[in-house]
Amino acid sequence: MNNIHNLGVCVLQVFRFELCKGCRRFHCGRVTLEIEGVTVVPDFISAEEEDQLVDGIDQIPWVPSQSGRYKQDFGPKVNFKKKKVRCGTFNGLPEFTRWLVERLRTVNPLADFRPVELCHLDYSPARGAAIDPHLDDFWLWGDRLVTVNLLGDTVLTLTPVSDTTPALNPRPCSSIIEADVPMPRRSLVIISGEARSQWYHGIHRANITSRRLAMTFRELSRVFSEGGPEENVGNLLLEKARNYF
Ligand SMILES: O=C(O)CCC(=O)C(=O)O
Ligand SMILES: [Fe+2]
Repeated sequence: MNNIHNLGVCVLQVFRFELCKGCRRFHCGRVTLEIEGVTVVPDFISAEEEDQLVDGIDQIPWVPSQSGRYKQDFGPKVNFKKKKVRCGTFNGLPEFTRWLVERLRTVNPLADFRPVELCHLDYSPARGAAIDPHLDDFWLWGDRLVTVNLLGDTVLTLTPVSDTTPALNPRPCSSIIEADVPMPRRSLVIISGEARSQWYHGIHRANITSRRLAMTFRELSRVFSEGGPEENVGNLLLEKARNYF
């Protein structure tokens, strides 16, 4: 079994599960999968609002990131390995996102959502942009990962963490099960709970067919919230995030 993987060739068939809008479960043929914690809100913003956001975003310089992506980051500087957070340069979120943050709280599961980071990612097919399957950090970031999708449709692919025992699956990107979450242009997608902790998420290169921008908002974990050991740092971040520049 190990030798097969050493060849670097994927010999496993992928069973692709599609999210059903009606029952909100994932289907592959007659097999059904339930993944708690996936919310898709289509048409969360209008075409005019999307134009406005893209104009604002494109006035800010982009920084090259991994896998052909470009990035803009508004939040603390974090070293996740060393568990160090620096709040010094964090100056709040861009003014043109103020109304969007307020609108997020009108969605039922986000009534108490207080983002302390906003990350913009730019994906373009010309650069072969993608994002490998990964888990977002749990130490600093809280349960809800909230993304507003701009300019292009794409698909967020979930692969199970439990399916990655070395013998069966040495790398998350060769999972035999993939669950596809549609991310339509102008939609809001929330990943939390089981989907956040038990499933890697990523975007295949093949699912970037035109320029796409993602605005991802993150909240504080319990460690940085009231009663947690890093509450003071958390409070400072919340205060800074209340500012718009
Ligand atoms: O582009 C996306 O929607 C996903 C981004 C993501 O997973 C991340 O920034 O951690
Ligand atoms: Fe992520």
